[in-house]
Amino acid sequence: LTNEKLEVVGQKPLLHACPSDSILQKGECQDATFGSSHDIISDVAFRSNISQFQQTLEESRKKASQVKDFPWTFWPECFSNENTTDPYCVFTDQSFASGRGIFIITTKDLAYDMLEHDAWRRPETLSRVNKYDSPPFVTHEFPGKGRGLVANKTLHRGDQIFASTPILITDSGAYDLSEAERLALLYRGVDTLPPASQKVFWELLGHFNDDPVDDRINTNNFDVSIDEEAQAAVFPEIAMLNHDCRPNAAYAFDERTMTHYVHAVRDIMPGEEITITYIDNEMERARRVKKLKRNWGFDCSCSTCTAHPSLVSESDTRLGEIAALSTILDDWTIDSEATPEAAELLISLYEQERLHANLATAYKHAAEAYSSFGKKWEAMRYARLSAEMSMLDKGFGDSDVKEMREMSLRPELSWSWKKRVGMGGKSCGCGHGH
Ligand SMILES: C[S@@+](CC[C@H](N)C(=O)[O-])C[C@H]1O[C@@H](n2cnc3c(N)ncnc32)[C@H](O)[C@@H]1O
Repeated sequence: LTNEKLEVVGQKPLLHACPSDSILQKGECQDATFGSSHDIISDVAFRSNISQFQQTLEESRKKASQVKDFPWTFWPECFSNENTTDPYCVFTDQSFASGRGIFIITTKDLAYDMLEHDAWRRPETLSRVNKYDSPPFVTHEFPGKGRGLVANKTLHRGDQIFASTPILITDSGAYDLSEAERLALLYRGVDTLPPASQKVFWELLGHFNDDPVDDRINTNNFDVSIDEEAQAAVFPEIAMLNHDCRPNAAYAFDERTMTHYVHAVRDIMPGEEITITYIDNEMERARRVKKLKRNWGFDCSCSTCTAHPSLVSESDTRLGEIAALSTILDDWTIDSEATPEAAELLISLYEQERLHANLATAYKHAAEAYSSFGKKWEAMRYARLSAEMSMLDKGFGDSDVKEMREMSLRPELSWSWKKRVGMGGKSCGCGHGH
């Protein structure tokens, strides 16, 4: 690791900031005095050209510590050019999540918005995350897959496997910077993490053989939405999970606490590999295989990808039926063919496909279909099932969870209640007059 790290530093693009009391304008460092801590970032010189890296980490740590209530451990490094509306900077908070630390590459506004989340405002909300003393898994080397995680005890549906905060978050907008500038921010970010988090970062796998930092991030990041902006986040421990097209675990990000959760979506026996899906696993086999090869560089060896062609064809047909039934159940026009029976078939198809997490959506369709024909108890049953699975697969704060919880209590108050009763004579024969 140490050698690799040294090599990496050797390749680091040399970028620079002016000394901490000056800014770079038209290629020259000029004197600058900065105002309040909050305004600093927009005032800092946003360098559009690249030269020697003068501002050492220690200088930048010192400067940050001299500003009252400055929320970051280091003075942020920033770049902008004609393509960027706002400068992109690297913001590091070494004390985040009880010293696990984090760096964020984004604009000043988005970085300061993140500080308003509970993860920073109410650090006690993180008291039960990042606990890896006695995890329910062990690391195992799989031929052809690299490392993976294997359950060391029985996990039941809904059991938590991970609750983890990211060590880095990067904004896709930073791609508007030049490659060298963007990489400079990334290297700066890694260099400013606490040593333990730097270590887990460098232990991550990279498979593209391009820049070592970029490669690790591209191989291991999860797309998350923070304040309605798409961001890529790295959770190094969760990144050990391999892909399966029919996974036994699902993940969801809670932006309030900046915590990524992984839960079992079916019972998992000791000795079984714990897997998640990297892609939309409702795509047919050929598209799954292509996407996995293109994005992660491996040949899909899942059972549904390597099965006999007759079985693959059967599976692809079921996936086609799932898509067609979903369209029917989403149709709320007078001509809709949606019935509770159609929703029951959808559930059965997901079960046959072993797409456990995706049942969240099928249960929702069923809850709405029963509700639309005035079938209260069935609507409540499926709303409950959908709320549970949506929490595991979409997150605790997802709108589907709220909607399904409400329907499970009072289906009569839901927007779909008796919507299809008497509609065009196409009902299931179960809703008229109730
Ligand atoms: C996020 S990492 C997963 C952990 C990784 N196996 C390791 O050793 O660190 C993603 C990489 O793992 C490998 N991988 C994940 N799932 C796989 C699978 N089902 N078959 C083969 N390789 C897989 C690929 O190299 C992929 O780029």
